[in-house]
Amino acid sequence: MNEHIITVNNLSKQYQQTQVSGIQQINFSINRGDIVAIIGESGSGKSTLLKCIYGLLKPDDGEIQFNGIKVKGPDEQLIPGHPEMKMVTQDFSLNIYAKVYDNIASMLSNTDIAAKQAKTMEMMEHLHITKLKDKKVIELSGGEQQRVAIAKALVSDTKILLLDEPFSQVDSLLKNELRADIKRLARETGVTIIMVSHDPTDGLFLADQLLILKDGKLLQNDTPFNTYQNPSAIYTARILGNAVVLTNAEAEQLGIKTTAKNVVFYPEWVELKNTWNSRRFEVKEVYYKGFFDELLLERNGVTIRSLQLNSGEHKKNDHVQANIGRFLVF
Ligand SMILES: Nc1ncnc2c1ncn2[C@@H]1O[C@H](COP(=O)(O)OP(=O)(O)OP(=O)(O)O)[C@@H](O)[C@H]1O
Repeated sequence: MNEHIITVNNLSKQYQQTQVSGIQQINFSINRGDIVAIIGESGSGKSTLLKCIYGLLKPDDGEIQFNGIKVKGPDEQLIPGHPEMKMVTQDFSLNIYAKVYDNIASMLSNTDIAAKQAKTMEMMEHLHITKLKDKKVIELSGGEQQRVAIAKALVSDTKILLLDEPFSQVDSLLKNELRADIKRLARETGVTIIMVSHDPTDGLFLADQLLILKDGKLLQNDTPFNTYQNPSAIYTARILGNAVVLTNAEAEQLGIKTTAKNVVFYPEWVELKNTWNSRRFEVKEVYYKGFFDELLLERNGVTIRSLQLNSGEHKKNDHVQANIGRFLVF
């Protein structure tokens, strides 16, 4: 069997005759059982890509293959979508007056009642919602509803789960739990997950593969580690790690000589220490972030940011020696 469960070939979808509307000439493939995160700023084409993969939108050009077979568009079948793909959108599409159990079980046929019960219970256990089984959906929190929606999407032999902003309804503590559970679920069930998130840390934490979209174009397609460490564009470094971006002239003020237009680095690459190449900076501001501080450092009129784990060690107006340990040029 083909190791790629999804292959996207030269996919384009334009809404208007403007260049930055929709998606343009996108190519990538997805390995079976992987978690893929589509990351990009608002309007970059994330939802358009997800809807094309699901068969809700008809591409202008190119195609999507699921296990080597072309995914049909909305004009090629009565009910858009693919029986082995499920999409969980931000509105969850649950029957809020029905019980959790019934919402999930409704996806299965009545031909084998015992199997239906067993499958529904198994899926509730996977999502840690067994104790909610007799509650009505309307009585649940947003995070609990999210879990029910995922269980409902997965219960009927789903091979690909599409998640549109899966953590939009949960606070940061629950988000960490849900993220860990989704990762475990993918490993346990072997389901392939494609998710769209506006928060890049979701992708870094969860994904095996990151797709970076900008203005409808695929800028980078790589593992989270490679994408973060070696971003192919300033845009990627900015959204993934809030990178510092200096002009050539600014970089020169800090002792970095290059012919490149821009010098880019993550704040955690700035080391505060006395070495032969460290330089004196003034601490202009200290932002307390819990277990680390973010420092604004200035030298020769150029401001950079640095993350320091020893919280409270540096104060405003201090002078420190800093070295930009690693930087990228663009
Ligand atoms: N139905 C539509 N009609 C016209 N233009 C659209 C339509 N849907 C999306 N667009 C445009 O296509 C581009 C991509 O939109 P899309 O919703 O795919 O982006 P996104 O990355 O998912 O954004 P967000 O994070 O804000 O949801 C945007 O410029 C958007 O304005």
